[in-house]
Amino acid sequence: MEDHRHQAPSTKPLSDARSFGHQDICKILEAHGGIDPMGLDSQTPCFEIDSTEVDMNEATLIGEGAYGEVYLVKWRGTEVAAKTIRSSIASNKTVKDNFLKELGLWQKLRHPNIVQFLGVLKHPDRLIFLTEYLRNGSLYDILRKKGRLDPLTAVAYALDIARGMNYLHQHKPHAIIHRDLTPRNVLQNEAGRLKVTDFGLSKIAQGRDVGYKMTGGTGSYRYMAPEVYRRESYGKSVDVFSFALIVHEMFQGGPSNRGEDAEKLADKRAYEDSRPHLPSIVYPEPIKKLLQDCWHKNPDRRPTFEEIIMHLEIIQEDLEQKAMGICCSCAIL
Ligand SMILES: Nc1ncnc2c1ncn2[C@@H]1O[C@H](COP(=O)(O)OP(=O)(O)OP(=O)(O)O)[C@@H](O)[C@H]1O
Repeated sequence: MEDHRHQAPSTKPLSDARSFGHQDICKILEAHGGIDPMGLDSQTPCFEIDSTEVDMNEATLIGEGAYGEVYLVKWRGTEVAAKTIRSSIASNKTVKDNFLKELGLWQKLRHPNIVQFLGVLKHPDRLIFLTEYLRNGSLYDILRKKGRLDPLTAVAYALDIARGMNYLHQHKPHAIIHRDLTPRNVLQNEAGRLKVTDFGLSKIAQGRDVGYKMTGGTGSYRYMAPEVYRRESYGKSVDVFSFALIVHEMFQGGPSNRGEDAEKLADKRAYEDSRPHLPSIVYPEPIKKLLQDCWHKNPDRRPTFEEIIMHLEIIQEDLEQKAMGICCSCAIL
């Protein structure tokens, strides 16, 4: 979940050994007084909720994803989401420990555009965690229902996602990379605000967290940055690439090349620089430019989320002024 790319490796061997899962080396370093500054984060236990506080027999199934089923349950009088993790994932001790480590980090995050983590259910043989419940479902569901969004709504949604992602990327002491930013991992609350969820979990579920050279295979092919597909080392800007494809879908009303096999699509993006079309009739010029920058083949040329927010705020103001201008001239007529 953390961006280790730009750290000086020699200053914190225990942190590095732990993040790469080298348990034996950790033991040796600990025995010789090794200190793990990052471990302060990763070793904080998850807030545990007694399983008697949630009646899973009364749970309503809301969906199913790669890790398991998601239920609507009541906890202390409040509706919350319970995410169950498949036993094939949870029964592997290393995978389970890594999962809990990621959840331990998630529980410390607080931002209006990040789904709030609530705690882990204390269960002897199951791994279930609670998050806030977002009644309106995912951006994927919204786009399927509504189709193309009007530009002002699309820009407001893009700003919500960018602010949540900027919070993750500016996390201290290490940036949090989502790695699987897709419309299914963006949820909407009753007030219409979008929140990002499930960051960092994809690499664990697939058991491919191998450190600096992080591999392809994490995340969804349709939104995957070329460097991830090519299994090169990568950094935060992989999320900027995925973000661009999501924004593209909001203006278009769904994924481009819907019928095409997602892996083939990722292959063409990685090796032929193929990108979705941006017809001027659908995409305002500044949005076109922003998307082209965000899905640039050179990861270093992609803007940061902080820069994206600044651009989007200007675009939003411009669109609002245009909308007001149209309304004013209507009033005069
Ligand atoms: N906190 C939540 N509140 C409301 N609905 C949720 C919540 N979390 C997940 N869901 C719903 O449950 C479904 C399954 O979610 P889950 O995160 O397990 O998988 P996914 O994101 O759809 O797919 P994948 O696991 O492949 O990323 C989603 O379609 C989403 O609509």
